[in-house]
Amino acid sequence: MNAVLPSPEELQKSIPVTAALAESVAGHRAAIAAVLDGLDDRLLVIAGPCSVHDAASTLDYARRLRALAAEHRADLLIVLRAYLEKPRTGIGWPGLLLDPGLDDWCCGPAERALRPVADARTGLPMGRRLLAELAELDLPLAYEFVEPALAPYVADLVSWGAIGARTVESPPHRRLASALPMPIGCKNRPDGHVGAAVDAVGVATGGHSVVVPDGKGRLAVSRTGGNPYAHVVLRGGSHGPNYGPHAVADALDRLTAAGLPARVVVDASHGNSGKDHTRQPLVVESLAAQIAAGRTGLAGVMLESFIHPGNQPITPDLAYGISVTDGCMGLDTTAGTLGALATAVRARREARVAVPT
Ligand SMILES: O=C[C@H](O)[C@H](O)COP(=O)(O)O
Ligand SMILES: C=C(OP(=O)(O)O)C(=O)O
Repeated sequence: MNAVLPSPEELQKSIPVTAALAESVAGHRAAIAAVLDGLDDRLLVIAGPCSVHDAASTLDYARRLRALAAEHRADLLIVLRAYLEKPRTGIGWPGLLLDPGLDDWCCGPAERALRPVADARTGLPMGRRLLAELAELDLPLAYEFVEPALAPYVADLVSWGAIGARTVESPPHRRLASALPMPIGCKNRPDGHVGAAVDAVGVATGGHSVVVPDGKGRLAVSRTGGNPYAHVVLRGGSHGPNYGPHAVADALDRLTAAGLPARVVVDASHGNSGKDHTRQPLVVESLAAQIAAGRTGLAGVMLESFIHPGNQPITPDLAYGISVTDGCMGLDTTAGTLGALATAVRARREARVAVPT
């Protein structure tokens, strides 16, 4: 059975972006680009839950993150992870946009049969409304574009985008990155292969013919201008982490050799933490040391963080503020890691000022 979705224009009309909000998103994108270019010496920090599964806890987290962003404004440019789609290794919950009720993953077949099933017809408006509310808090939003056909429904609210480890070799995702109007991070492959991410950045930087739905929902082909702010995200992999000084230098060298800007974001979670949220602060410790030692090109850090630490299986009775996908750091630990990163940025700044010209 098919379920017909509204067109992007219909959804945008029912959940509009005001001129003021569009201006705020454009400002956030430009600010992120300036950090990636090294014109702004702050550190980009993309922090937030692995996945968004309900509006209340996400808004609660966002308000608390906004306070931390204001506290560290001079040193860190903090972006909220607002991931409504999840790429899965195997079968698993695909995220709020496609399954907002978490119905297909909550319980056994008997209980499932009794639950009202919500799907993308509910998830799209729910997700877009939530992104608009989050963006109204004046926080830049990060989003992983998993399903290219859904990008036109949300992209106008996103300030930083990701092409994930599982899709980084997919030509449609690389071409989508070249069409998107915000900086895009391309992650290394799940096995740790960084060359695929460098290739993705190369493709995203160029112009291509991209097939995506137009405003009316019809498939359309458009010519892209290329994304000048595509960059690599090091997320470690099944063969081990890649956040240490040698791995970071190696990635920067590969980018330079490919004729691309030498800048990376490092993800403290996923393959770099072995998906153990208690290890994220150790990764941050190493990154902070590299930054304090003057490492240029290390433009940003990604953290998986939510109100409370850890994660929980999807059941009908979810605990508040705990991830339903990868384990996250709690807010207290997150606050400590942000403080450490801000201190490192100040040390890097002071060392630069002290260098005689
Ligand atoms: O970031 C979240 C997960 O790592 C990603 O969606 C894959 O999760 P899975 O391996 O549990 O499917
Ligand atoms: C799925 C994610 O990461 P990765 O693609 O690195 O596994 C994520 O950041 O949510």
